[in-house]
Amino acid sequence: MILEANNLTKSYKSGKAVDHISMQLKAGKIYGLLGKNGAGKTTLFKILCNLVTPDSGTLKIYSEKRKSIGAIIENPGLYGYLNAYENLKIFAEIQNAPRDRKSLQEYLKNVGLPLERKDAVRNFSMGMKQRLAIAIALLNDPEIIILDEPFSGLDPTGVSALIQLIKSLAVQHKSILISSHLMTELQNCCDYLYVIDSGKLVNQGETNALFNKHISRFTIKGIGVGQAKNEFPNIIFAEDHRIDIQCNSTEISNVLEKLVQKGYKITACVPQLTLNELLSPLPHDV
Ligand SMILES: Nc1ncnc2c1ncn2[C@@H]1O[C@H](COP(=O)(O)OP(=O)(O)OP(=O)(O)O)[C@@H](O)[C@H]1O
Repeated sequence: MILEANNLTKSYKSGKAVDHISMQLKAGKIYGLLGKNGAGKTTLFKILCNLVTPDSGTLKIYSEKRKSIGAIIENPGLYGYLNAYENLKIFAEIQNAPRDRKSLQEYLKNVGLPLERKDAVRNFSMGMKQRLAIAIALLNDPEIIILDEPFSGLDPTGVSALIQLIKSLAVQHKSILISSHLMTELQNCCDYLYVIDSGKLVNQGETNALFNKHISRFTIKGIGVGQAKNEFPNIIFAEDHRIDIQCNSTEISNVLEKLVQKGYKITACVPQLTLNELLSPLPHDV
């Protein structure tokens, strides 16, 4: 274990922003913190980075390093009129990190920024700015990387490129914690999810297991499959080539088998899950 937080709590005049949150992070794993706007994600990250003092609770980081956490919180704060190399150099000076040309170029290469881009970062795409911010977070080689809403403003190509980069950091044994309100992005990226609502952890678990446990609806597409609506009592929506059916992850293969037996050609089966469902623990979890 590299980080252990126990019962962290922080209140503002408006109420409890972080309410008895506990979490454990391990090396080489990617963790997601999923929650709506205002759920308390940034406040928790600020506590983990020692930028905000909690009212109560404990935080232990098992690291010998001078800088154990590299973080991007709220926005990267880059110097728009400087190029990527110059930005990295300034932050390396501030953080007293190695700033010889070779080391800095290595950081840029590690995050996939082309060394030949010499123009000011204000011209960079959102995805390139995120990469540069991650290079800055990686200065001094911290064991933990914290990224606050790294997917916001990225298009689907940018999102999948960033996910690849984050996964490559986990292969380098970093422990990575990412906040987002976007379920699909976290599902594609994270080994483990913490779900937060009004400052409280309301759900957590291995990503796939957590999603599977909460899925109770599927959209099935196939030629003429809408005609099956009278054959399954749990179909909640039907049109020509689509049905929505209420069932869980263990029942769906049975449903698909029956549809195929009846001669329907199934072209897609997509689980449907909303953040609200993850925010409500299942009755037997309470
Ligand atoms: N410095 C502060 N002073 C007063 N209230 C604050 C402060 N920082 C955060 N809060 C409040 O704490 C709650 C949690 O805010 P926080 O920014 O941590 O949520 P968040 O999940 O990161 O939201 P978002 O996704 O919108 O960034 C909100 O009600 C917010 O208004």
